Amino acid sequence: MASSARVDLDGKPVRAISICMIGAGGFIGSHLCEKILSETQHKILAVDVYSDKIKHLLEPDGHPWADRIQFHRINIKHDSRLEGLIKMADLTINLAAICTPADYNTRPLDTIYSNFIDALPVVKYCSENGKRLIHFSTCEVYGKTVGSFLPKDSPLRQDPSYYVLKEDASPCIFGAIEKQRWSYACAKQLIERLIYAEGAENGLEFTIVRPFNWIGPRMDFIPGVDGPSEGVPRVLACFSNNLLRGEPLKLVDGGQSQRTFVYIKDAIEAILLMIENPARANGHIFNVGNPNNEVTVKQLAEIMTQVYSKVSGEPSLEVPTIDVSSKEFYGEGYDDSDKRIPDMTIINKQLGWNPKTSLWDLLESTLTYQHRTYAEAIKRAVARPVASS
Ligand SMILES: NC(=O)c1ccc[n+]([C@@H]2O[C@H](COP(=O)([O-])OP(=O)(O)OC[C@H]3O[C@@H](n4cnc5c(N)ncnc54)[C@H](O)[C@@H]3O)[C@@H](O)[C@H]2O)c1
Ligand SMILES: O=c1ccn([C@@H]2O[C@H](COP(=O)(O)OP(=O)(O)O[C@H]3OC[C@](O)(CO)[C@H]3O)[C@@H](O)[C@H]2O)c(=O)[nH]1
Repeated sequence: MASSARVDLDGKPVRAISICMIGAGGFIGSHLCEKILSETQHKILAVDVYSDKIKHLLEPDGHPWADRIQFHRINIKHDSRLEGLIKMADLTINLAAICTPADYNTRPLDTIYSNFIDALPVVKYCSENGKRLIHFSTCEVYGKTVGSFLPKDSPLRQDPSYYVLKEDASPCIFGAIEKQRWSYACAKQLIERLIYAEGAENGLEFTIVRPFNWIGPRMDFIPGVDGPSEGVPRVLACFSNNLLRGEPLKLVDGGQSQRTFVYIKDAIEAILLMIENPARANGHIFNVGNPNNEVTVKQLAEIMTQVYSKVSGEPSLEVPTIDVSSKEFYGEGYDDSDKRIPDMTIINKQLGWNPKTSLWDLLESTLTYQHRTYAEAIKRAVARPVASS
């Protein structure tokens, strides 16, 4: 239930504000809208080209928050209404982006335009109108770890200073230009630099968020059910799709890359702290992840297979995974981050935030959702006779 007497981390009352949330209809946006509407009195001007993931929040009646969210179907590439919405709000949160790796090397122009060019007016309008901005960047700005360039048997690879990623110290290490995978990371890095410079030269009040593989319900789509059959979503949805269809999970280049996964509901708590504690969040770049949930992609596939069997009651496949080359899976120009462990010093010091949910628990609640939401639809799709030509 929304509380009218919220206090910030310094014990001061939090004033209800108006938030222009761009990309509100996506995975993170949908969870952020739910949290803000159910636990605070803030108002949301929700901007997106899609609203399916927030339609349960937009029904005119039946919710105590009905008058606190307004949906604006706007493509920020070309819509003059954007500046007016930013001017009306106290805070803008920009989530809009192309952010699925399958696009980075196959649609590099769209990727660069979406992550850099389309974000420029948002930064400009915030700066010119004296409005606060929380901008979503990515852990991909770190690229590869320093340690990945050491010989495989070097003992230095075990030294955290060669792989733990620190906002104010780690370099950004990308591959060659022909490795177009890095188009996204590079565009995100440049918009971070621009926002930082607007802060330094023009006094823009900003916070930059670097999410480390947030996962949970409503992430991406299941190909052939609520997204294109040939589409390639991020790994959670790829593996969920394989499990739902009873197919082996595809391990790109053997699944040796490592990731740390954080539960979306934990991560959203961090964003609410940023929203309600501007004095502690402004001018900072924050890693938001769970360093305790590190696995290789192969281990992720094994755990998801076990968890799915538990929540669906279906036995696991005898051969649960198959290897596939990155060229076959993603096409020319793919490359990968080897390891992503967030340093948590800054977010801990400024906001006292820590993630809580273990990988097993977050996969159990997420795969329960996937099974409940998609299993029947997939059964129907598989049973449907193929139309004869
Ligand atoms: N989910 C993660 O773990 C993760 C990790 C790193 C970075 N991020 C960043 O967080 C942000 C949100 O990610 P997400 O996982 O929710 O992705 P998402 O694709 O689910 O959400 C992005 C939303 O932006 C909207 N959008 C894109 N271009 C738009 C435009 N021109 N006009 C209006 N709306 C537009 C999309 O329709 C979508 O609803 C992105 O900036 C992404 O780069 C997310
Ligand atoms: O079927 C599959 C799909 C993927 N992989 C491998 O899994 C690793 C993680 O892939 P994914 O979650 O799709 O994306 P990344 O972690 O590489 O990149 C994201 O990180 C944050 C963000 O910025 C936004 O979410 C995005 O760029 C990877 O190694 C794939 O190769 C697989 O083996 N099988």
